[in-house]
Order: sequence, then C-alpha cells, then structure tokens
Amino acid sequence: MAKAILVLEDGRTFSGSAYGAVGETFGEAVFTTGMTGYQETLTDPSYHRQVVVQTAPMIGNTGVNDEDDESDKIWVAGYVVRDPARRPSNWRSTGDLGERLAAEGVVGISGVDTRALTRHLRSRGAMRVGLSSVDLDPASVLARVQASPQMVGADLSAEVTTPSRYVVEAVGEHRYTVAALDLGIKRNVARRLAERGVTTHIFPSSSSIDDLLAVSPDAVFFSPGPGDPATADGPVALAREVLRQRKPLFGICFGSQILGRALGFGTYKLGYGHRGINQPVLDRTTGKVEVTSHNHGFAVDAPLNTVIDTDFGGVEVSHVCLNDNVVEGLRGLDVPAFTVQYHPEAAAGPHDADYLFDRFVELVEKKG
Ligand SMILES: NC(=O)CC[C@H](N)C(=O)O
Repeated sequence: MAKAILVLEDGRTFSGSAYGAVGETFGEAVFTTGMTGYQETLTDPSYHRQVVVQTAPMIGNTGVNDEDDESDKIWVAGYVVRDPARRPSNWRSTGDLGERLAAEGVVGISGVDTRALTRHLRSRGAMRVGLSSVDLDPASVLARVQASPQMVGADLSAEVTTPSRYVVEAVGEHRYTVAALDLGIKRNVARRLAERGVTTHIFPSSSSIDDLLAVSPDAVFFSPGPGDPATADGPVALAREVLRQRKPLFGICFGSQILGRALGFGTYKLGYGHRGINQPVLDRTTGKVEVTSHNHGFAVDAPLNTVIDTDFGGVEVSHVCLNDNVVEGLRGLDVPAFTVQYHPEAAAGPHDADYLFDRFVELVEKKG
C-alpha cells in the first residue's frame, strides 16, 4: 500500500498508508466521536472543506449501502482512520468504503494514531491539515497547509446549495408547506417533515423572500451547512425578513447560527467543536436531557439565564450542551421562531430530539 503523511499546520506530522484516492488534499482537521454512521458523516455537506478524523478505531466494517447517503456525494475534504475494514459485511452493504472513497476522488489516510491526533486537536484546537500520498516530505506539504484557506471567514453556502428549487412531497395526506433554505441540507430533514404531512420546497441559498413566499409556505426552515456563520449576511437578512413576516421559522445548526445573528447575537469559533452522536443536551423547557447528534465548530454567543431583549422581542436560550454550556437552541417568546444547534434529524445518531419536528408542526398549527 502506498505511504501517506498527515501534516498539521503547527508542524506535527503523522504517517500512515493511502486510503481511498491517492493524491493530496487540504482542509480543517476535525474529529468526530461517532462509533457508527460514517456514511452519513461522509455525505453530510456540513463537512465540506473539513478533513474528518474518526476517533472510533475500526471504520468501514459495514461497507457502504444505497440508503444512508445524506446528499448525493461525499463532501469531506479528506478522511483519517486508524484501521479500515479489510472485508465489509452487512446485509445492506453494496460496496467497500475505501473503494467508494477512491471512486469519488476522496484522499484519505489509514494506520494513523487517531487517539494521539485527537488529543492534539483537543488541546490545540481545530487547525488546518494536509494529507498527501504523492509528496512524503513534511516540510513541503506544511508550506501548502499554511497557504490553504482557514475555516474562519469561509463563505461556503454557494458551493453546496441546490442549483434550483426541488420538492420533497408529504407522505400520506398533505398538511403543510415548508420553504427550506438549502445551505447544505441533509436528506433526513425533509424526510422527517414528510412523515408529518409536510411538503418541503428546497430553495437555493441565494433565494429572496419573494422566491420563498411564491410557494405560499406555512413556515420557513433554515438548514445546516458548512462555513463560518459570520459570513452569511444574505441568509441573515432573509431570516430577518421572515421574522418580520411572522412566518413560523425553524433552524438547525448553521440555520440556528443564522437566526441567532438575525436576532442580533454574535457567533464565535469553538476550540475543537462538537462532532459525534452522544452529546448530552438539556431542553430547558421540559428539564429533560437528550442524547444528541452534533456537528458544529461555531456557536451563538448569548447569555444563558435571562430573557434577552432583541429587535424581535424576548428570546431565551432553550437548549444547552451539558459538556460545556454551549448554546444549543434559541426560542422566540414574541415571534414564532426556534432553533437548535444540533441535529434532531439524527442520521447518524439517536432519535431523542425527534420531538422538535413535532414542535415545529405544532407551531405551524397554532399559527394556521
Ligand atoms: N452542521 C452545521 O450546520 C455546521 C454549522 C457551521 N458550519 C459550524 O461548523 O458550526
């Protein structure tokens, strides 16, 4: 197997073997702690421009299948694993993960001490990285890592959004219409809505309020997605317009950060982010703790224990991560809007937070 190296922007270097495509790639090094769900992770557009390190040591055991993609391609910029499966086995498996990575041109590295790498990222923070199986000289790869773009300031919505509007029909009886702004949406969002009788119109990220209103939506949704929310001025202006119209609004992850900005809050970069499928979150409305799926490197900066006065009335922090007190959800008290920073659609991950789609539909019901 061809040799490969991984070079972090602070110069730390790991060696391993080429996994997936042979070549060279750059991105932000981030780690995810999910022990299952690698196919959903790889195809989640929010990982665009990120080199994902899997902390679970064995990856690829269940192969890849035709059902678990969250979009129509692999989005990660690169992939880092310890011990790839030599022979996948699962009743749904239609292929081998390493072969799929190669077929899609995704450069990876295996045989890496992912535990040491994760500890390094945890103490130093997410940083740029290069993977190469064509240039094994760390100093020359490092020069290109240091010249590669940062995640702070990255405006990536246009690179992942749908080129034109499409529709996911309600399953069974149609009850409501939702206009969803695609900033890097995952398939499971529209599926979760469809099973509640919602028809979702998915719009390009540059859409205007008039584009959205043209389908007479009962509510609006802002999707997850890659990049720095501080750059998303267009979607933030659109969210303010939606709030002004008093349309019910739900945002997930990037969508939560955009609504946060629309309400007047700032966003900031976390040290190493939250990525995995077992993060404990407190729903402060019910006092219940849920185990949730996360994938975010930025967060909203809002005070936790008070009703905050905004341009759109009172707002409170509805959800908090119990690991580090990061804001995980916002709720408007005077406008029909709420958000979560994590992933109630799961895929991958537990379904504890599925109730949030019911809350969204109830909000639409109340307005109707
Ligand atoms: N999954 C997402 O929507 C991620 C949002 C944003 N890009 C972040 O890293 O925080």
